Amino acid sequence: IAMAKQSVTLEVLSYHASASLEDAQRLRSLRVPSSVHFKLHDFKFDDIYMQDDDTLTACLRMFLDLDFVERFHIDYDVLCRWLLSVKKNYRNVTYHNWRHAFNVAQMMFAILTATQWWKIFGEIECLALIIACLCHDLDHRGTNNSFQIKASSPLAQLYSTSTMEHHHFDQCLMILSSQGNQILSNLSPEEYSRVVKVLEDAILSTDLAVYFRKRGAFLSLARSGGYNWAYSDHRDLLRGMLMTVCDLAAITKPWEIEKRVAELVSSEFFEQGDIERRTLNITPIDIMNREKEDQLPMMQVGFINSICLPIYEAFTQLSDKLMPLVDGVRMNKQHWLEIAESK
Ligand SMILES: CCCOc1ccc(S(=O)(=O)N2CCN(C)CC2)cc1-c1nc(CC)cc(=O)[nH]1
Ligand SMILES: [Zn+2]
Repeated sequence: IAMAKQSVTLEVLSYHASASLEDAQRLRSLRVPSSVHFKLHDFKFDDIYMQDDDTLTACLRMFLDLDFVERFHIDYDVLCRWLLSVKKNYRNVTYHNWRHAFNVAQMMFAILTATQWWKIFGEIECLALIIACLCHDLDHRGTNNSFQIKASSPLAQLYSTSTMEHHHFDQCLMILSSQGNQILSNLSPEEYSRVVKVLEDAILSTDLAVYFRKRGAFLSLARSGGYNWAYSDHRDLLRGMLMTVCDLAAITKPWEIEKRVAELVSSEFFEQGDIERRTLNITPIDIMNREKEDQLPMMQVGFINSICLPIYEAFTQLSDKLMPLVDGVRMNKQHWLEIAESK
């Protein structure tokens, strides 16, 4: 068994694709427009009209505006290659693809700057948060944790809890330590291990099971106002919740964006349901069952009430600059209710 596990580990972990030198040199030669041009500070940001190159130069803009390139002496060619490698290690799945990761990173950038929370976290933790957003769903197969267990996939043999999130973190580390992609090579050993620790916590925090486990403590802290961001355990909680806020942020966007994204999420869920029927011969849960498609609007209302509103409301108590986010969630709830009632 040990040998089998060893080979599974190597086979699963060793695979990652590094971007080519040519692609990196082409990206390096492109002009990098301003954050105002890209609207990177906008909570209503929409990537739909962007080409892939634009998403990459927008990431370069975020690294430049957060002063990461200067502060951490990141080699610009290496940064270009790393971004291309991260994008290359997202699969062409319906929802959990590069565009999702890019949107999560843009929301993180917009929140950190609008609230000035980059001052709370400091440069190391901000660098880790942006890298975590770009890497948090690396190599996603369009199937969730429970599917890995049900299918006893190689990943489930490696990680029994937060299966996908452990894999995303491993892929992230794999790319960060690959030849020509080592954007953290000029950090001190202490800084490097700090970034990796924050990266692991941030990526694992995107498992909704972790969010549910930690949310109580965070909500009472936010409601009581008893937080002190100088305490590392308070900041750890805030970073984890911030990852969820950015991961689910499509729910805060103007209706046309939310409607489009919900369509992608449900398509990916239904694709998993189809695989479960076909290969595992089981009836998928309602959210993944095409036959229950008409329940989708009310499922979204349940998602908003039980998962989204509590955290976006709590964040508004921490910074009134985030009011547009909770307003967006409430608007979308209204839209989903109207659709549910019209059926
Ligand atoms: C849009 C298709 C239906 O989408 C949903 C249906 C039900 C629920 S749920 O809150 O009841 N719940 C979540 C926890 N699961 C373990 C059990 C089911 C959530 C979504 C949903 N999730 C995301 C995050 C990927 C985004 C999004 O827009 N909608
Ligand atoms: Zn995600």
